[in-house]
Amino acid sequence: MKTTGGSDAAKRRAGERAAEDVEDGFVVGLGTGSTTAHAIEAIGRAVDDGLDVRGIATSFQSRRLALEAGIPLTELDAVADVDLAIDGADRVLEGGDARGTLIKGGGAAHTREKLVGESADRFVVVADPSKLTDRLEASVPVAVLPEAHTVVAERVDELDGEATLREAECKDGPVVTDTGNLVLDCDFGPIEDPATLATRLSALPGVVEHGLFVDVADATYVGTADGVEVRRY
Ligand SMILES: O=C[C@H](O)[C@H](O)[C@H](O)COP(=O)(O)O
Repeated sequence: MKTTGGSDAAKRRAGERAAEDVEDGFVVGLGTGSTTAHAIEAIGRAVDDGLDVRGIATSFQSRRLALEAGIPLTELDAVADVDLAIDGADRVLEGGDARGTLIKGGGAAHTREKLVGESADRFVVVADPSKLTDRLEASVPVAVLPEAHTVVAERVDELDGEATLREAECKDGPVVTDTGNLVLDCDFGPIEDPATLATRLSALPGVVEHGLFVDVADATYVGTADGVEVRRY
């Protein structure tokens, strides 16, 4: 699993709190990453105790964790509704009108994560305090068609950003996502207007999905040293 900063105990508290929101009969979007992994494990324990749920994996990783945890899986195109999606984030914006705006995709899973999160009746973010920020300054992961990476990088430059093709750590060449795309990590400096940037990135030819999530989250559960703080939007 990709390692990220933050306390694992705090991630566990957030993940386990989100798992408590899963009700009998729910279809649940299972996000990706080290924080959501705790939610998946907790849902698996509830399934062992008789909870009837079906999960929708957002990545190979979450599919594998769900199978290990004994969570029955389905697919997005096989269900009428997704009741709840639980997912982590690399940055969670706090304050102002843009509360709950996220940057995701540190694990290159944001394409399916956004699809499942946007499809859900409720989208709960699980995070440790290291993810919270009152100013978005992190790079935005942008998944692109492989043949489009140079064209998109030029367009990102025209948007005053700097795109870097994400390189794999354990293979020669770039990261290839679960959906067969490459990832450009795009540095725009401080992002003052996430909604406008999100719209501009979505409009670029060759872009499959970007990791700016604007107005998607309904709540963030922040694991702390001794509990969970809940932000609702
Ligand atoms: O692509 C990966 C996802 O967007 C993750 O949800 C995000 O990177 C957070 O992961 P973690 O909980 O491991 O920090």
